[in-house]
Amino acid sequence: MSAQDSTEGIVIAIDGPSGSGKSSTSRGVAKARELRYLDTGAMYRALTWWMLSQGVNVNDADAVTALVDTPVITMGTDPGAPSVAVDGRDVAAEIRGRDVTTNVSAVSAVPAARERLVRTQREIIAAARAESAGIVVEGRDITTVVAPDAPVKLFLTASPEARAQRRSREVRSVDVAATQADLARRDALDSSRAHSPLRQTEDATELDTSGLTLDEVVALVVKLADEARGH
Ligand SMILES: Nc1ncnc2c1ncn2[C@@H]1O[C@H](COP(=O)(O)OP(=O)(O)O)[C@@H](O)[C@H]1O
Ligand SMILES: Nc1ccn([C@H]2C[C@H](O)[C@@H](COP(=O)(O)OP(=O)(O)O)O2)c(=O)n1
Repeated sequence: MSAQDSTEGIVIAIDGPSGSGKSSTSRGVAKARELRYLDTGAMYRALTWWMLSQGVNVNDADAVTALVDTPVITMGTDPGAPSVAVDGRDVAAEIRGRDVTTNVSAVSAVPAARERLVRTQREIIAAARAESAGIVVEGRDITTVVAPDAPVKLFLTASPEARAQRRSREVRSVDVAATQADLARRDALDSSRAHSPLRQTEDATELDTSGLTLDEVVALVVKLADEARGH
């Protein structure tokens, strides 16, 4: 069945760099329209957390590849209470730590890691479409690789300053310049890798969220979703 088959739930695909508003927008839209929600970045973070917990050198692609299928990663897709577990352990807090944030781009650059997680993401999407009104999926390669046929495709952006301000507020850091440098480093790695880099395509609607409130962005995306569903 095609992505637009009316008997199946809708897919809303959202990509963009860190701090552009993907997670909060996606959750807001999913809550507003009773859709499921999938944070694919949390999956790359969970895999990275597990690799680090096993002492794997994440800069060694062969070492990562050898173990990529070992951990069981389970995602909860309720937008009101999304969850992520590795081998049954809730790792929601651990995956936001500095160690994981520093190393996640290295793991995400390993083709076998991407193949494994994209497969799981497509299974989650298929289940959500069969069982619910649909799903909002956010990450770096959702509009290009994971769900290129999605009827709603968005690329969120925001100025580097706005993104750094938002992230700093979140982690209660006063060092906005350091946060901005960290985001720039991860942007560069995520956009320059050979496999499925963060890439803006013409068929995705660009939404610059710098001067918009979260509620305004959610309302815009809900409108696009309603139009796509013919409501
Ligand atoms: N349009 C917006 N205006 C102001 N703050 C926002 C906006 N969108 C998101 N935020 C805030 O910015 C931070 C980062 O947003 P998040 O959704 O986690 O971005 P991403 O998933 O792209 O990294 C969060 O604290 C969120 O509440
Ligand atoms: N679909 C995806 C999602 C995330 N990634 C990688 C690239 C990102 O730096 C990390 C973490 O993603 P995440 O969305 O949690 O990052 P931020 O919350 O925006 O800081 O994972 C990816 O390669 N592909």
